[in-house]
Amino acid sequence: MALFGAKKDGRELKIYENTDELSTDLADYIAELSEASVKEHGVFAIALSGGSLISLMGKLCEAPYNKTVDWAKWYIFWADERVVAKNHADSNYKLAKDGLLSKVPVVPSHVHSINDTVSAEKAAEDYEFVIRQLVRTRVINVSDISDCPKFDLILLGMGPDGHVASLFPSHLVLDEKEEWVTFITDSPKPPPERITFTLPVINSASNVAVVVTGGNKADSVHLVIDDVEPDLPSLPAKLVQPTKGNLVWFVDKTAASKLDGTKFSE
Ligand SMILES: O=C1O[C@H](COP(=O)(O)O)[C@@H](O)[C@H](O)[C@H]1O
Repeated sequence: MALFGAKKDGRELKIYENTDELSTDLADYIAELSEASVKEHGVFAIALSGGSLISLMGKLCEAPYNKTVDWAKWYIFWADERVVAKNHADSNYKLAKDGLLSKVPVVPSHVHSINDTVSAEKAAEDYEFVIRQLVRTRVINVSDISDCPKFDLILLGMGPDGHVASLFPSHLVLDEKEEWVTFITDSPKPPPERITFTLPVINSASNVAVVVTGGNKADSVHLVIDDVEPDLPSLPAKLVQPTKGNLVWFVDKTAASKLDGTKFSE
């Protein structure tokens, strides 16, 4: 259970005593969204990130979720991926496969990983093509506002520098308005070549969750959630503002240690 929870202006903040409690609530949240999406349109289109998120999702591999979640209805994507081989230690696909997907009965053909045998530019282009096909065949809904895909859930982590997916501070791709998936070759965090969902896609999702743990992220959590101005360079996580969808921040006590919380009080 959360130590603190508050909702304001379409955003929800949940703060947990420790990562164990956060993980339990995160598993409940994902399982509930999965059930609701399957009921509503027959599938659950979920985009994962890499990093600490996957181990925080670990409870989904355990009872009761391993049995109660309708895994066959999951269509799995990545909000960002490093352009490395799928068996490379830096691959977000490998992280999710080892930590989650190999432990639950997902359908292999529903797992949409990137083409890692081409350049970052081509990998982004190919990935957007795959997503367009699934929008056309109505596996993924489409936003009536932006014409972007409307994922049922996009799960993001946040780096200490405020990056989300592979959208880093001061990068031009933050301004991308047309592409759904773009690429970078100069990631400040290795490896340098990555593909990433753009902000219009992230902000078109029905649900976005940002999952953040650890004291090294406390400054960025404060700048983003307390909406400190000026915040230079502007932190990508602050630009995560779903147009119609819900935004939930799952934060542990150490990452929340510098929050003043004024933006969530009346
Ligand atoms: O490089 C990346 O970093 C972020 C944050 O990772 P974390 O380990 O600090 O949680 C991650 O969300 C992103 O997917 C990944 O490519």
